[in-house]
Amino acid sequence: MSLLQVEDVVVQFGGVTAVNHATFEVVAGSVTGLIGPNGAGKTTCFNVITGLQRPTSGHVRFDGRDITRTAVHRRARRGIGRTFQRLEAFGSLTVADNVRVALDIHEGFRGIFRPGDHDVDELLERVGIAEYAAERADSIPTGTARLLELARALACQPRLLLLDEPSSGLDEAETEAFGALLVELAGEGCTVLMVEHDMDLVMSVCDEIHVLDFGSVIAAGTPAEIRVDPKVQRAYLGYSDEGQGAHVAESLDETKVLAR
Ligand SMILES: Nc1ncnc2c1ncn2[C@@H]1O[C@H](COP(=O)(O)OP(=O)(O)OP(=O)(O)O)[C@@H](O)[C@H]1O
Repeated sequence: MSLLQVEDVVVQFGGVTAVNHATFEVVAGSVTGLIGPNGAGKTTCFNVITGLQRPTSGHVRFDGRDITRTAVHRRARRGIGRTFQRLEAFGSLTVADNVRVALDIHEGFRGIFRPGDHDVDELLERVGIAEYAAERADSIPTGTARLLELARALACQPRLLLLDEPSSGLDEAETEAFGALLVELAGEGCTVLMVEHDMDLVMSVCDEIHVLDFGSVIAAGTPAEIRVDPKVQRAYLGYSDEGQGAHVAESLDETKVLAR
């Protein structure tokens, strides 16, 4: 069953068409990837889904309801959570306090009756950063800060979690643990839509992948299908900046698609 539907969405910034009649859906309980070269329109799509960006035309449906004109905070209340490419934690608070604030905002009045810090500790354990609980958020490594963002997003118990480049700054072992956590979360009913440049991660954890290029969806399918799709290879190879395209195309080719 489809939890999210993006229908024929167009976003124009003056003369720039950032999203060009994009249509895709995210199946409930899946880990879905949204990939594409730099500037393809991925973050703009996230902004349309969360309500930060009003589309020029098109619709967004969440759980069967049209939310195209629903305010950002109402979408969050309905269960859409997100992390940002740029880190958003409160630098002067501790890691634990950052999660506590997210829980307090989510729980509102009910939070007063929260028994101790059990839920804060649990979230930190879950994302693997419990040892940093007492550290200031501006003193932790970037990868750890990304996991903190994830813990803060999870504090709101999202049904759909949008992650924008969540693995940047994580080392290999952390990325592997992170991938396993995403699969676990999806299995528990927290559907994941992820923008990610690490193709090994995308190919190993995603059930389905949508590929954007110049704002349009150029391919959709399983990792095995996307990996060998010539349109996808061309899109990445056509990207000239610092050889990133060639590198990604190479890793698309080399990536082993793990059995799920
Ligand atoms: N607020 C804005 N005003 C004008 N142009 C914008 C704005 N936001 C994005 N764009 C342009 O829209 C296009 C899509 O940008 P977007 O950030 O959505 O791409 P992306 O796929 O997320 O890129 P990246 O992988 O580099 O983060 C780009 O050409 C970008 O320069």
